[in-house]
Amino acid sequence: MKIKNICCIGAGYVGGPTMAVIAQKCPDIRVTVVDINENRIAAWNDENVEKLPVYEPGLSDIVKEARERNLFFSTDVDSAIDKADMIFISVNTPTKTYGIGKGMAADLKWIELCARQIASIAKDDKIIIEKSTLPVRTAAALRDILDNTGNGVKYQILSNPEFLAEGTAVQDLLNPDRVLIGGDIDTEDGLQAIQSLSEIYERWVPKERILTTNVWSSELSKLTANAFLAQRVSSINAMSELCEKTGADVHEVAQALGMDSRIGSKFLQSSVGFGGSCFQKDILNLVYIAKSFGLNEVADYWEQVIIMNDYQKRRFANNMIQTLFNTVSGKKITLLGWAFKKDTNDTRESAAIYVADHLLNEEAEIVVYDPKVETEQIYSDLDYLKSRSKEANRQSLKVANNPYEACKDAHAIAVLTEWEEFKHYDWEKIYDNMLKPAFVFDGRNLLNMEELIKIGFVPKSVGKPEYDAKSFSGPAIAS
Ligand SMILES: NC(=O)C1=CN([C@@H]2O[C@H](COP(=O)(O)OP(=O)(O)OC[C@H]3O[C@@H](n4cnc5c(N)ncnc54)[C@H](O)[C@@H]3O)[C@@H](O)[C@H]2O)C=CC1
Ligand SMILES: O=C(O)[C@H]1O[C@H](OP(=O)(O)OP(=O)(O)OC[C@H]2O[C@@H](n3ccc(=O)[nH]c3=O)[C@H](O)[C@@H]2O)[C@H](O)[C@@H](O)[C@@H]1O
Repeated sequence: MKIKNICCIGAGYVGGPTMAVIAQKCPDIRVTVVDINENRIAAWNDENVEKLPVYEPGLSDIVKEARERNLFFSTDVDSAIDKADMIFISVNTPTKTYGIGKGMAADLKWIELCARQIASIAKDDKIIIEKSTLPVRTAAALRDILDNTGNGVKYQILSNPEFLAEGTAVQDLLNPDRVLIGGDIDTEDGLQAIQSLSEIYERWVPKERILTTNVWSSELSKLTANAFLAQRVSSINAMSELCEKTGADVHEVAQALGMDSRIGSKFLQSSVGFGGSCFQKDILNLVYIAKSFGLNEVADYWEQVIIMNDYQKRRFANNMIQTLFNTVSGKKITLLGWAFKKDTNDTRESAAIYVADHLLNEEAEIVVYDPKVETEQIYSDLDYLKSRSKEANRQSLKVANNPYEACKDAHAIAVLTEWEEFKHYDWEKIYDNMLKPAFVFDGRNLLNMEELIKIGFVPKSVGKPEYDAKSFSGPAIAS
């Protein structure tokens, strides 16, 4: 079936960029991205493309090219569903915050709402595509809802998980390692639906990178990929603490590991801990699914990735407190970076939120500077934790719009996001205006330690020896 009209429900970090790229590559297909969030849609339609709700390098140019040509953003969900022959569901699937599975299972209420809305509106056959990350076997629930309307409309349900990473979304979409399409490979209609979707990607993705599987493999592969990626970060972070104790340097260890082609060099950057909207939620979801099948050992194995990550964030904050002579009460501490990684304005589950919360519990006076994150977002992230009143958060944490102002008179600076610009600051100037000893805690191993030491800073980074490794001093082998 030749697709002419696509609707995507959900204009977020995935729906927006993914559809912008499809629209750019397929000018003959009309792509309408719909959302119930009016502000978000208004921002996608803003004349000034700098105001798009999602910041991603390269995205504004693509939106500029395709918007109003064959890419549309709208709040009219019903009409877009009605006209589409292919519907992507790209709504949020966060961890449940209530009821059975609270704190672990994925909350599928938005997915179900989409399915019910499609069922009530559709008058002709449609291909429904799961773009959101979903628990394995969700397609069965979607089918149940869609097939029981009695109006004779036929649906094909495909799973087409998205593997883009924020900050590199456009590059990832233009040049994906693979595109995964799960469908009903045992029926002619199923194969045709897979073919229709595959033809869209084939406009710019080499065919050999388009992988077709059954629906369940596709759904589970997405959760598994995120679990494996997060596991690598937790693994190297676990080693970072051992490095600090033994004189090994985690950067050198990662390099040595990465040169083994079986291990590979990516995702071995130790840090203050991983963040982002998906790693934690998807692993918790995996743990929940495993437990629901009674697979407790499988569940425990994956849960450890989260336990390690929580520990790493706590450990980083505690190390700051200890180094600052065991108290940060009343001390100005500057946090450089609030986003969960560079080149995005997304702060969901960012390590910075937890480090800040920990330091605020110890009565620190915090100043945050992030080049892309809005002030209100920072406060709303903190308020969400409910650790203290909104007023207290605003009193003890200030947001600066100039990094030098942010660092002035600080007892310590913590680098929590690896923004490129942090490397190029005038660190001498920052040093001159700080209290001494001038501590820098580099949670991303971003800055040039030797230079900082030369200036006079006392820098601390993750996974670097606590004492002079070359001197062979320090602890003996544990026996
Ligand atoms: N953020 C990322 O980098 C990636 C996310 N994913 C997955 O993609 C899905 C979406 O993630 P994001 O785009 O980050 O979420 P998001 O929260 O940025 O966007 C979801 C959008 O869906 C809208 N929405 C919810 N219910 C709706 C309904 N019934 N009708 C119309 N609009 C509705 C919300 O208003 C929101 O704007 C999630 O399942 C996530 O796990 C997958 C790969 C990467
Ligand atoms: O499902 C999703 O949402 C996406 O989740 C991740 O993408 P994302 O969270 O956007 O960003 P990553 O680059 O994976 O980084 C996640 C976190 O891990 C941290 N990280 C990453 C790599 C590393 O070596 N060390 C490290 O601490 C990052 O700083 C960040 O906080 C996956 O990389 C994507 O493939 C997936 O589509």
